[in-house]
Amino acid sequence: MAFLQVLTTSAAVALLWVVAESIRRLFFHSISHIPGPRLAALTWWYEFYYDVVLPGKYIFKIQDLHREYGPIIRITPDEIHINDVGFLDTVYTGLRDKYEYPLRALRVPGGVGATADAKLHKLRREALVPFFSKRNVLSLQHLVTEKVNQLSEIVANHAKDASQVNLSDLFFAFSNDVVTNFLFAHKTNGLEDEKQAGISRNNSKQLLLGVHINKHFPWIPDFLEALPTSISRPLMPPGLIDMFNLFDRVRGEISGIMKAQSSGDDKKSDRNPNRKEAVYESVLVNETLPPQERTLTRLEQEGALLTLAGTESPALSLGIIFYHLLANPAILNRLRTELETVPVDASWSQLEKLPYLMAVIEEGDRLSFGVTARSGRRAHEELNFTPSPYATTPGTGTPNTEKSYKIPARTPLSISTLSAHTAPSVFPDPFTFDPERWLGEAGRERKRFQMAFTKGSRKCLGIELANAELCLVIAALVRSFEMTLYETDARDVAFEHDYQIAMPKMGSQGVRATVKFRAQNSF
Ligand code: HEM
Repeated sequence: MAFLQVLTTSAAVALLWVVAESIRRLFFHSISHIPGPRLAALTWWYEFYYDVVLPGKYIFKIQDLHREYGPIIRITPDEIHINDVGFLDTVYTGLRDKYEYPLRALRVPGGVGATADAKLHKLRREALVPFFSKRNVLSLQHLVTEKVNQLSEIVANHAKDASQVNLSDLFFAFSNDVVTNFLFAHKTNGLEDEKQAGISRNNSKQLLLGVHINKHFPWIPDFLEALPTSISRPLMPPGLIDMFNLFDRVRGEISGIMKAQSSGDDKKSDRNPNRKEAVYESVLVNETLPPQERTLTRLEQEGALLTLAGTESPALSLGIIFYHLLANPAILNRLRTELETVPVDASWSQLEKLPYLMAVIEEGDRLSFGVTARSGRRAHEELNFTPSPYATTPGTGTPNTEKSYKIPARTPLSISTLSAHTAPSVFPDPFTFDPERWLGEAGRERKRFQMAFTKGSRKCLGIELANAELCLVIAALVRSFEMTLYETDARDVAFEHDYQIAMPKMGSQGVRATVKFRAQNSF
């Protein structure tokens, strides 16, 4: 009887809380004046439905909502989305914290990219900046060319025996090898086994398929990780196990550096026969970083996120670029003509001066949509949004496009890359691969709307490395091989699902091609 009473009272209290909280969210919340669907303002289950059930579709639904409600909308109880590239600088530059809620998806709070607080982020980022400088990438360019040569040899073997090649698998292994060898003293050679490359790419994809669950129900992965390894490992997706293996390798490397530094013996040659400085060498001795920033756990997470960031995005851009080059012979031929103006073994510095090659890369990055998840920012000051001339999706119902809206300080705010890269005022015919749009004065002007690497203080740290990789791979493969798409269509590279990065149609096997040598090949 007493139990029944407790149950009834608890249910009544819970109901009362739900009613009171719903009234608060709808009528008394600091952003209740922002237009949008009532259900999205009321509950995160609205987002959950499009993120998890459909899945990975909320980012597309948001664009539909803009067509209905105008350029500024409330997309969850706490969050605003803006569909106006004229407001990009206001959202992404200046002192901005990241919004903590979506960062849960990645589960690596120690990584610079997953750091919410702007001041802590600045500290962490400054420790890494010298390592990612153009100068350092130039000095380590041989690590990239070594892998480009290996990649070219694998493709040449396919040309010799007239077999198909899965370019997406190879690009994944390539960028994973490059970023690992660039960051750490230990080396990987994922390219040596094509079959394993396919398995690793798929594992990484499985890991990313978990991001929405991690965000909506962080207690599920917390619970899994708290279980004894013998129970949890069989339940985990293989991508997570790959991630743990990476943690182990990174931990071993950091411990070695720590030991050597504390014993005063930091002769790199003893522990690192490659005489290659690891990203941690300078971080560990960086006195501006407090001791808690130099712990094993923090640095392990940093290393894991750097590896993930440096693997998926360049591989994706390369896959997209090769699909469009092979599907558009006129673009391919124009690129080849330009590449013939530089030596066969042109360096990155020579290649990055070629305007058409750079336009092809710029367009591939645009259609990769960079990080597709909403990368929410919180301004420390109140903002005021008035639609700019770039806001081209006026509401169909209420005439709210001319109206200004106050955005309270610390309100999570974003403009997704889908919204920015398909803004008709800047990118007409947005889903067409058209490098031309990046040429000349108009092309230069357009660059301020390129959000593949985002902008402001949180801009990608790996831009130089990514550009070196893309230039060298495209030049090598385009010059040496004639490829024809094999059972690959536009949906194999289209942005169909948002899982932090763009995913194509479910079940896609990636970009596949048959290969022949070109007449003037160097093999
Ligand atoms: C085409 C290739 C790449 C693209 C499109 C890309 C895109 C991005 C984007 C959009 C962000 C911002 C994420 C956010 O605000 O939530 C970012 C951050 C970052 N990227 Fe990349 N990335 C690429 C390659 C790389 C490479 C090769 C590395 C090397 C490790 C790298 C390392 C990083 C790091 C460390 C951050 C965090 C920066 C910070 O928070 O201060 N990226 N990247």
